[in-house]
Amino acid sequence: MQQIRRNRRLRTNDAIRSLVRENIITPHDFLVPLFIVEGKDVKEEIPSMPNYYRYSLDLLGNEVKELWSLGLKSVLLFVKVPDHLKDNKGTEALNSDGLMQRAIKTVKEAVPEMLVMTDVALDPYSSYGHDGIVEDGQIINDETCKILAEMSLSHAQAGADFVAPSDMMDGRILSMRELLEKENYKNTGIMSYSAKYASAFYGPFRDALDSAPGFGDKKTYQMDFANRDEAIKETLMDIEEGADIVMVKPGLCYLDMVRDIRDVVDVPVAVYQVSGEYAMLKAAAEKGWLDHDAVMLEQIMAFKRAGAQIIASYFAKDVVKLLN
Ligand SMILES: NCC(=O)CCC(=O)O
Ligand SMILES: [Mg+2]
Repeated sequence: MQQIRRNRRLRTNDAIRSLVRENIITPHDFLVPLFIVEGKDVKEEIPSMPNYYRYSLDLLGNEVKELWSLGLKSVLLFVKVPDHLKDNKGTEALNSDGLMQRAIKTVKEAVPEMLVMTDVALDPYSSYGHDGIVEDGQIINDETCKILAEMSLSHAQAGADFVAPSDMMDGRILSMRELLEKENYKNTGIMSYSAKYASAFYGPFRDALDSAPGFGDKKTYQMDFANRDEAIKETLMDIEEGADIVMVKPGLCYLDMVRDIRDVVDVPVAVYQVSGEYAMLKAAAEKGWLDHDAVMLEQIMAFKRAGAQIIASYFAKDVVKLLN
């Protein structure tokens, strides 16, 4: 039989490939994680995350202005809390003049239109490095939810647009939503880390914030990476409880979950390309074993192809500079 259909016709040159391309990457896809520390004039590189930095508040404004000028309009804030302020209940998290609360104001002063999302979890504030209150070696769920709700309110009062709980306690979305509604923060959104797996890919992040668990691991609250149906259940429950955006984390090893979830939910789906994913590419590129920029773009496109509408990535700035 004479061959009539030839797929290669649509790949003949760059123009036709561009014309038929199914997905594109734009600056609007990204959520930029930012690490913030106390101090003055601090821009310190995180050893396991080359070319990624912790900033003190006086330098944060400039960084945020640069992001805005590149078309990056959303940031996700994380703070590194000094050891002497850590305790079991994360008391410092509720300090209206705490580092997170000041960071929110700093970003909003520098670029009022910047969308500010904040990490809501106890681990950076916990003397145990866990995402909840510890009692007899256990992570206590319901009492933790109450603190997470108060933390969300505190961030909203400081000016956060969205709060992003990364803890995986049961019922925390409902606790947070109810308190925000009651206190009249009706437009403060919740981006839930709804399918967050217990992953070894978070290692460099824990270096960045000095937040590694002091005992045990996080497997009693974060998900077993063998599970697929459970991620759907977690995500649908969070939407019922009031999540505006849901998330899959980590990214590349969990693209199947991004697609599964995108297919069944009616809210935007975010993915978090985590620190270990960033570190792997940086290390391989440093050794000359991978083409950094080409692999970076291929990975980001994989998130879009899988169905992610929001990509939290340490590569955001690099990608956007490359696109320009
Ligand atoms: N809540 C944030 C994390 O747990 C880790 C992110 C990362 O590894 O980049
Ligand atoms: Mg859950």
